[in-house]
Amino acid sequence: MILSISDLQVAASAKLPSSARDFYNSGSTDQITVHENTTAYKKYRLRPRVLRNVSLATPQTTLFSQQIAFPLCVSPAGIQAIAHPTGELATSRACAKRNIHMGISSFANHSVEDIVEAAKPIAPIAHVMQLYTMKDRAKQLRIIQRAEKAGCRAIFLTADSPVLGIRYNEHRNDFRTPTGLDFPMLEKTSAQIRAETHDDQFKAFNADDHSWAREIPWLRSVSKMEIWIKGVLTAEDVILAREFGCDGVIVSNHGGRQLDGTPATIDVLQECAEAGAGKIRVHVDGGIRSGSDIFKAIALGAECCWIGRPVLWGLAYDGEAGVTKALDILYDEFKRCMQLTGCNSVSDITKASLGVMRAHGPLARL
Ligand SMILES: Cc1cc2nc3c(=O)[nH]c(=O)nc-3n(C[C@H](O)[C@H](O)[C@H](O)COP(=O)(O)O)c2cc1C
Ligand SMILES: O=C(O)C(=O)c1ccccc1
Repeated sequence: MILSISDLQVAASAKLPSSARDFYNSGSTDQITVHENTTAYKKYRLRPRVLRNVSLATPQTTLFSQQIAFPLCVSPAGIQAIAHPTGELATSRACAKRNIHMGISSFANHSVEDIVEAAKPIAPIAHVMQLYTMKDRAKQLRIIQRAEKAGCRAIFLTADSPVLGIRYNEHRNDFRTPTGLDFPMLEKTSAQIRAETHDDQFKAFNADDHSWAREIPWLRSVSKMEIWIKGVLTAEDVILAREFGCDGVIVSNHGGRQLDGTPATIDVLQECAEAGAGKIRVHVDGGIRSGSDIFKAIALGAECCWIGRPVLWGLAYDGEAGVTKALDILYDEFKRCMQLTGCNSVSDITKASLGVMRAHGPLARL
Protein backbone atom coordinates (compact mmCIF):
# COMPACT_ATOMS: atom_id res chain seq x y z
CA MET A 1 0.00 0.00 0.00
CA ILE A 2 1.37 3.43 -0.95
CA LEU A 3 0.82 5.73 2.02
CA SER A 4 3.92 7.91 1.92
CA ILE A 5 6.46 9.35 -0.51
CA SER A 6 8.90 6.82 0.86
CA ASP A 7 6.52 3.96 -0.10
CA LEU A 8 6.31 5.51 -3.56
CA GLN A 9 10.10 5.73 -3.84
CA VAL A 10 10.47 2.03 -3.03
CA ALA A 11 7.71 0.95 -5.44
CA ALA A 12 8.96 3.19 -8.26
CA SER A 13 12.59 2.23 -7.82
CA ALA A 14 11.66 -1.43 -8.16
CA LYS A 15 9.96 -0.73 -11.50
CA LEU A 16 12.76 1.28 -13.12
CA PRO A 17 15.72 -0.25 -14.96
CA SER A 18 18.80 0.23 -12.78
CA SER A 19 20.46 2.91 -14.94
CA ALA A 20 17.29 5.06 -14.96
CA ARG A 21 16.79 4.50 -11.26
CA ASP A 22 20.36 5.56 -10.50
CA PHE A 23 20.03 8.59 -12.81
CA TYR A 24 16.90 9.76 -10.99
CA ASN A 25 17.83 8.92 -7.43
CA SER A 26 21.53 9.70 -7.23
CA GLY A 27 23.43 12.84 -6.43
CA SER A 28 26.97 13.83 -7.30
CA THR A 29 30.24 12.23 -6.06
CA ASP A 30 29.95 11.15 -2.40
CA GLN A 31 26.15 11.65 -2.14
CA ILE A 32 26.57 13.87 0.92
CA THR A 33 24.27 16.67 -0.21
CA VAL A 34 21.55 14.50 -1.73
CA HIS A 35 21.38 12.54 1.52
CA GLU A 36 21.53 15.58 3.80
CA ASN A 37 18.78 17.40 1.87
CA THR A 38 16.28 14.98 3.41
CA THR A 39 17.94 14.14 6.72
CA ALA A 40 18.45 17.80 7.66
CA TYR A 41 14.65 18.17 7.95
CA LYS A 42 14.65 15.62 10.75
CA LYS A 43 16.38 17.85 13.28
CA TYR A 44 13.59 20.42 13.19
CA ARG A 45 10.62 19.89 15.48
CA LEU A 46 7.11 21.26 15.29
CA ARG A 47 5.76 23.45 18.11
CA PRO A 48 2.03 22.79 18.09
CA ARG A 49 -0.51 25.14 19.62
CA VAL A 50 -3.48 23.26 20.96
CA LEU A 51 -7.19 23.76 21.54
CA ARG A 52 -7.63 25.95 18.52
CA ASN A 53 -10.61 25.64 16.20
CA VAL A 54 -9.04 24.24 13.03
CA SER A 55 -12.25 23.13 11.36
CA LEU A 56 -11.85 25.76 8.63
CA ALA A 57 -8.07 25.42 8.15
CA THR A 58 -7.10 26.01 4.52
CA PRO A 59 -3.68 25.38 3.01
CA GLN A 60 -4.29 27.46 -0.10
CA THR A 61 -1.96 30.28 -1.13
CA THR A 62 -1.33 32.58 -4.11
CA LEU A 63 1.51 32.39 -6.62
CA PHE A 64 1.79 34.09 -10.03
CA SER A 65 -1.41 35.96 -9.09
CA GLN A 66 -3.29 32.68 -8.92
CA GLN A 67 -4.59 30.70 -6.04
CA ILE A 68 -3.00 27.27 -5.64
CA ALA A 69 -4.16 24.44 -3.37
CA PHE A 70 -1.13 24.56 -1.08
CA PRO A 71 2.40 26.03 -1.09
CA LEU A 72 3.94 23.37 -3.31
CA CYS A 73 4.88 23.29 -7.00
CA VAL A 74 6.75 20.84 -9.21
CA SER A 75 10.40 21.58 -10.02
CA PRO A 76 11.61 21.28 -13.60
CA ALA A 77 13.19 17.87 -14.12
CA GLY A 78 14.44 16.62 -17.48
CA ILE A 79 13.72 13.43 -19.45
CA GLN A 80 10.48 12.47 -17.69
CA ALA A 81 9.57 10.03 -20.48
CA ILE A 82 12.15 7.64 -19.01
CA ALA A 83 9.79 7.22 -16.06
CA HIS A 84 6.63 6.96 -18.17
CA PRO A 85 6.01 7.61 -21.89
CA THR A 86 3.45 10.31 -21.07
CA GLY A 87 6.19 12.12 -19.11
CA GLU A 88 5.66 15.85 -18.70
CA LEU A 89 2.11 15.67 -20.13
CA ALA A 90 1.07 13.41 -17.23
CA THR A 91 2.86 15.67 -14.74
CA SER A 92 1.06 18.70 -16.15
CA ARG A 93 -2.36 17.01 -15.88
CA ALA A 94 -1.69 15.84 -12.32
CA CYS A 95 -0.59 19.36 -11.31
CA ALA A 96 -3.75 20.81 -12.83
CA LYS A 97 -5.89 18.24 -11.05
CA ARG A 98 -4.28 19.14 -7.72
CA ASN A 99 -4.24 22.86 -8.68
CA ILE A 100 -0.54 23.62 -8.31
CA HIS A 101 1.99 25.14 -10.74
CA MET A 102 4.64 23.27 -12.75
CA GLY A 103 8.20 23.85 -13.97
CA ILE A 104 9.20 22.60 -17.43
CA SER A 105 12.80 21.52 -18.06
CA SER A 106 14.59 22.56 -21.25
CA PHE A 107 15.30 18.81 -21.47
CA ALA A 108 11.60 17.93 -21.52
CA ASN A 109 10.58 15.10 -23.84
CA HIS A 110 7.38 16.93 -24.75
CA SER A 111 7.04 20.46 -26.10
CA VAL A 112 6.12 23.42 -23.92
CA GLU A 113 3.07 23.94 -26.13
CA ASP A 114 1.78 20.40 -25.53
CA ILE A 115 2.61 20.46 -21.79
CA VAL A 116 0.73 23.73 -21.22
CA GLU A 117 -2.16 22.50 -23.38
CA ALA A 118 -2.46 19.24 -21.41
CA ALA A 119 -3.40 21.13 -18.24
CA LYS A 120 -5.89 23.54 -19.84
CA PRO A 121 -9.05 21.38 -19.84
CA ILE A 122 -8.46 20.62 -16.15
CA ALA A 123 -7.43 23.89 -14.46
CA PRO A 124 -5.70 27.15 -15.42
CA ILE A 125 -2.43 26.48 -13.58
CA ALA A 126 0.78 28.39 -14.34
CA HIS A 127 3.84 26.86 -15.97
CA VAL A 128 7.38 28.19 -15.76
CA MET A 129 10.16 27.45 -18.25
CA GLN A 130 13.54 26.32 -16.96
CA LEU A 131 16.54 27.56 -18.92
CA TYR A 132 20.22 26.87 -18.82
CA THR A 133 22.66 29.58 -19.81
CA MET A 134 23.46 28.73 -23.41
CA LYS A 135 26.23 29.39 -25.90
CA ASP A 136 23.71 29.57 -28.72
CA ARG A 137 21.67 32.68 -27.92
CA ALA A 138 19.45 32.26 -30.98
CA LYS A 139 18.37 28.81 -29.82
CA GLN A 140 17.90 30.07 -26.26
CA LEU A 141 15.72 32.89 -27.60
CA ARG A 142 13.57 30.39 -29.50
CA ILE A 143 12.94 28.47 -26.25
CA ILE A 144 12.05 31.72 -24.46
CA GLN A 145 9.71 32.89 -27.19
CA ARG A 146 7.96 29.54 -27.46
CA ALA A 147 7.49 29.44 -23.67
CA GLU A 148 6.14 32.98 -23.53
CA LYS A 149 3.77 32.39 -26.44
CA ALA A 150 2.54 29.17 -24.83
CA GLY A 151 1.66 31.18 -21.72
CA CYS A 152 4.52 30.45 -19.31
CA ARG A 153 4.72 33.00 -16.52
CA ALA A 154 8.38 32.88 -15.56
CA ILE A 155 11.84 31.86 -16.65
CA PHE A 156 13.68 29.75 -14.10
CA LEU A 157 17.33 30.35 -14.95
CA THR A 158 19.35 27.47 -13.55
CA ALA A 159 22.41 29.18 -12.13
CA ASP A 160 24.13 26.27 -10.38
CA SER A 161 25.24 24.48 -13.53
CA PRO A 162 28.05 26.24 -15.45
CA VAL A 163 29.24 22.65 -15.87
CA LEU A 164 27.55 19.41 -14.91
CA GLY A 165 28.23 17.90 -11.48
CA ILE A 166 30.28 14.69 -11.37
CA ARG A 167 27.85 11.81 -11.18
CA TYR A 168 29.57 8.45 -10.91
CA ASN A 169 26.38 6.57 -11.79
CA GLU A 170 26.19 8.15 -15.24
CA HIS A 171 29.74 7.03 -16.03
CA ARG A 172 29.41 3.56 -14.51
CA ASN A 173 26.15 2.89 -16.35
CA ASP A 174 27.19 4.82 -19.48
CA PHE A 175 23.84 6.50 -19.00
CA ARG A 176 22.13 7.45 -22.28
CA THR A 177 18.64 8.60 -23.07
CA PRO A 178 16.66 5.62 -24.35
CA THR A 179 16.00 5.58 -28.12
CA GLY A 180 12.79 7.10 -29.36
CA LEU A 181 12.66 10.06 -26.97
CA ASP A 182 12.76 13.56 -28.39
CA PHE A 183 13.94 16.84 -26.91
CA PRO A 184 11.64 19.30 -28.67
CA MET A 185 12.78 22.36 -26.70
CA LEU A 186 16.42 21.75 -27.58
CA GLU A 187 15.43 20.91 -31.16
CA LYS A 188 17.32 17.63 -30.87
CA THR A 189 16.42 14.07 -31.68
CA SER A 190 17.15 11.12 -29.48
CA ALA A 191 19.79 9.90 -31.96
CA GLN A 192 21.70 13.17 -31.62
CA ILE A 193 21.42 13.09 -27.84
CA ARG A 194 22.50 9.44 -27.65
CA ALA A 195 25.64 10.11 -29.64
CA GLU A 196 27.15 11.96 -26.67
CA THR A 197 27.32 11.39 -22.93
CA HIS A 198 25.22 13.68 -20.77
CA ASP A 199 28.41 15.41 -19.64
CA ASP A 200 29.75 16.02 -23.19
CA GLN A 201 26.37 17.18 -24.38
CA PHE A 202 26.08 19.62 -21.52
CA LYS A 203 29.54 20.99 -22.22
CA ALA A 204 28.67 21.56 -25.86
CA PHE A 205 25.61 23.74 -25.32
CA ASN A 206 26.00 25.35 -21.91
CA ALA A 207 27.68 28.73 -21.40
CA ASP A 208 30.26 28.34 -18.64
CA ASP A 209 31.18 32.01 -19.12
CA HIS A 210 27.76 32.94 -17.76
CA SER A 211 27.40 35.84 -15.31
CA TRP A 212 24.73 37.99 -13.69
CA ALA A 213 25.59 40.81 -16.12
CA ARG A 214 25.61 38.50 -19.17
CA GLU A 215 22.26 36.86 -18.39
CA ILE A 216 19.80 39.05 -16.52
CA PRO A 217 19.72 42.25 -18.60
CA TRP A 218 19.56 40.14 -21.77
CA LEU A 219 16.67 38.04 -20.46
CA ARG A 220 14.84 41.23 -19.44
CA SER A 221 15.37 42.70 -22.90
CA VAL A 222 13.86 39.71 -24.70
CA SER A 223 10.95 38.69 -22.46
CA LYS A 224 8.20 40.01 -20.25
CA MET A 225 8.09 36.80 -18.19
CA GLU A 226 9.24 36.95 -14.58
CA ILE A 227 12.90 36.03 -14.06
CA TRP A 228 13.78 33.67 -11.23
CA ILE A 229 17.22 32.34 -10.34
CA LYS A 230 17.27 28.64 -9.49
CA GLY A 231 20.18 27.32 -7.47
CA VAL A 232 21.01 30.00 -4.92
CA LEU A 233 22.48 28.92 -1.55
CA THR A 234 23.85 32.10 0.04
CA ALA A 235 22.58 35.44 1.32
CA GLU A 236 25.17 37.13 -0.93
CA ASP A 237 23.59 35.71 -4.08
CA VAL A 238 20.06 36.56 -2.91
CA ILE A 239 21.24 40.15 -2.57
CA LEU A 240 22.74 40.05 -6.08
CA ALA A 241 19.47 38.67 -7.45
CA ARG A 242 17.72 41.62 -5.83
CA GLU A 243 20.25 44.07 -7.26
CA PHE A 244 19.75 42.64 -10.74
CA GLY A 245 16.00 43.06 -10.37
CA CYS A 246 15.09 39.38 -10.42
CA ASP A 247 11.59 38.42 -9.31
CA GLY A 248 12.49 35.40 -7.22
CA VAL A 249 15.07 32.82 -6.22
CA ILE A 250 14.81 29.10 -5.64
CA VAL A 251 17.10 28.11 -2.79
CA SER A 252 18.34 24.88 -4.35
CA ASN A 253 21.39 22.65 -4.69
CA HIS A 254 19.85 20.90 -7.70
CA GLY A 255 18.74 17.97 -5.57
CA GLY A 256 22.37 17.28 -4.61
CA ARG A 257 23.25 16.57 -8.25
CA GLN A 258 25.67 19.44 -8.85
CA LEU A 259 28.28 20.34 -6.21
CA ASP A 260 28.43 17.69 -3.52
CA GLY A 261 29.24 19.13 -0.10
CA THR A 262 26.90 22.08 -0.40
CA PRO A 263 24.54 22.41 2.57
CA ALA A 264 21.04 21.03 2.77
CA THR A 265 18.75 23.71 1.42
CA ILE A 266 16.62 23.76 4.58
CA ASP A 267 19.76 24.72 6.55
CA VAL A 268 20.43 27.87 4.47
CA LEU A 269 16.84 28.83 3.86
CA GLN A 270 16.61 31.16 6.85
CA GLU A 271 19.69 33.19 5.85
CA CYS A 272 18.42 33.41 2.26
CA ALA A 273 14.90 34.46 3.33
CA GLU A 274 16.35 37.13 5.62
CA ALA A 275 18.52 38.46 2.77
CA GLY A 276 15.41 38.56 0.59
CA ALA A 277 13.78 40.78 3.22
CA GLY A 278 10.44 40.64 1.44
CA LYS A 279 11.97 42.41 -1.61
CA ILE A 280 12.30 39.24 -3.69
CA ARG A 281 10.41 35.96 -3.60
CA VAL A 282 12.30 33.17 -1.83
CA HIS A 283 11.29 29.56 -2.53
CA VAL A 284 13.09 26.29 -1.81
CA ASP A 285 13.53 22.79 -3.23
CA GLY A 286 15.52 19.67 -2.32
CA GLY A 287 14.70 16.78 -0.05
CA ILE A 288 11.06 17.63 0.62
CA ARG A 289 9.35 14.30 1.20
CA SER A 290 6.41 15.01 3.50
CA GLY A 291 3.79 17.57 4.41
CA SER A 292 5.66 18.44 7.58
CA ASP A 293 8.79 19.16 5.48
CA ILE A 294 6.72 21.73 3.57
CA PHE A 295 5.50 23.15 6.87
CA LYS A 296 9.10 23.42 8.17
CA ALA A 297 10.26 25.22 5.03
CA ILE A 298 7.41 27.74 5.32
CA ALA A 299 8.28 28.31 8.99
CA LEU A 300 11.90 28.96 8.01
CA GLY A 301 10.87 31.67 5.56
CA ALA A 302 10.00 30.08 2.19
CA GLU A 303 6.90 31.37 0.48
CA CYS A 304 6.50 28.08 -1.40
CA CYS A 305 8.28 24.73 -1.87
CA TRP A 306 9.08 22.73 -4.99
CA ILE A 307 9.66 18.99 -5.41
CA GLY A 308 11.63 17.01 -7.98
CA ARG A 309 12.05 13.27 -7.35
CA PRO A 310 8.69 12.52 -5.67
CA VAL A 311 7.00 13.39 -8.98
CA LEU A 312 9.42 11.21 -10.97
CA TRP A 313 8.70 8.31 -8.61
CA GLY A 314 4.98 8.89 -9.05
CA LEU A 315 5.40 8.86 -12.83
CA ALA A 316 7.47 5.68 -12.76
CA TYR A 317 4.99 3.98 -10.42
CA ASP A 318 1.81 4.75 -12.36
CA GLY A 319 2.04 7.67 -14.82
CA GLU A 320 -0.43 10.48 -14.18
CA ALA A 321 -2.20 8.54 -11.40
CA GLY A 322 1.14 8.04 -9.65
CA VAL A 323 1.92 11.77 -9.77
CA THR A 324 -1.57 12.49 -8.46
CA LYS A 325 -0.88 10.05 -5.65
CA ALA A 326 2.37 11.86 -4.73
CA LEU A 327 0.68 15.27 -4.75
CA ASP A 328 -2.36 14.03 -2.80
CA ILE A 329 -0.15 12.46 -0.12
CA LEU A 330 1.73 15.74 0.33
CA TYR A 331 -1.47 17.80 0.32
CA ASP A 332 -3.16 15.63 2.95
CA GLU A 333 -0.07 15.52 5.15
CA PHE A 334 0.43 19.29 4.93
CA LYS A 335 -3.17 20.09 5.76
CA ARG A 336 -3.13 17.63 8.66
CA CYS A 337 0.13 19.18 9.91
CA MET A 338 -1.44 22.65 9.81
CA GLN A 339 -4.45 21.48 11.81
CA LEU A 340 -2.38 19.57 14.36
CA THR A 341 -0.14 22.60 14.96
CA GLY A 342 -3.15 24.91 15.27
CA CYS A 343 -2.59 26.81 12.01
CA ASN A 344 -5.63 27.90 10.03
CA SER A 345 -3.78 29.49 7.12
CA VAL A 346 -0.30 29.42 5.63
CA SER A 347 0.35 32.85 7.15
CA ASP A 348 -0.16 31.33 10.62
CA ILE A 349 3.01 29.27 10.04
CA THR A 350 5.86 31.29 11.56
CA LYS A 351 9.22 30.87 13.28
CA ALA A 352 7.27 30.22 16.47
CA SER A 353 5.92 27.04 14.83
CA LEU A 354 9.36 25.40 14.83
CA GLY A 355 12.26 24.46 17.05
CA VAL A 356 15.58 22.84 16.27
CA MET A 357 17.29 19.96 18.06
CA ARG A 358 20.88 20.81 18.99
CA ALA A 359 23.52 18.16 19.76
CA HIS A 360 22.98 18.70 23.49
CA GLY A 361 20.33 20.35 25.55
CA PRO A 362 16.70 21.24 25.10
CA LEU A 363 14.90 22.28 21.95
CA ALA A 364 16.16 25.66 20.77
CA ARG A 365 13.84 28.39 19.50
CA LEU A 366 14.69 29.79 16.06
C1 LIG B 1 16.22 13.39 -12.79
C2 LIG B 1 16.33 14.85 -12.49
C3 LIG B 1 16.42 15.75 -13.54
C4 LIG B 1 16.54 17.10 -13.29
N1 LIG B 1 16.60 17.96 -14.35
C5 LIG B 1 16.71 19.28 -14.10
C6 LIG B 1 16.75 20.19 -15.19
O1 LIG B 1 16.64 19.80 -16.35
N2 LIG B 1 16.91 21.50 -14.90
C7 LIG B 1 17.01 21.95 -13.61
O2 LIG B 1 17.16 23.15 -13.38
N3 LIG B 1 16.94 21.11 -12.56
C8 LIG B 1 16.80 19.80 -12.78
N4 LIG B 1 16.72 18.95 -11.72
C9 LIG B 1 16.71 19.48 -10.34
C10 LIG B 1 15.29 19.76 -9.89
O3 LIG B 1 14.75 20.88 -10.54
C11 LIG B 1 15.23 20.08 -8.37
O4 LIG B 1 16.09 21.16 -8.08
C12 LIG B 1 15.59 18.89 -7.48
O5 LIG B 1 15.15 17.68 -8.04
C13 LIG B 1 14.95 19.10 -6.10
O6 LIG B 1 15.32 18.10 -5.22
P1 LIG B 1 14.42 16.80 -4.88
O7 LIG B 1 14.53 15.90 -6.08
O8 LIG B 1 15.10 16.25 -3.69
O9 LIG B 1 13.01 17.26 -4.62
C14 LIG B 1 16.58 17.58 -11.95
C15 LIG B 1 16.47 16.68 -10.90
C16 LIG B 1 16.34 15.32 -11.13
C17 LIG B 1 16.21 14.39 -9.97
O1 LIG C 1 20.32 15.67 -14.25
C1 LIG C 1 20.11 16.83 -13.91
O2 LIG C 1 20.16 17.21 -12.74
C2 LIG C 1 19.83 17.81 -14.92
O3 LIG C 1 19.82 18.96 -14.62
C3 LIG C 1 19.55 17.37 -16.27
C4 LIG C 1 20.15 18.03 -17.32
C5 LIG C 1 19.91 17.61 -18.60
C6 LIG C 1 19.08 16.54 -18.85
C7 LIG C 1 18.45 15.92 -17.80
C8 LIG C 1 18.68 16.33 -16.50
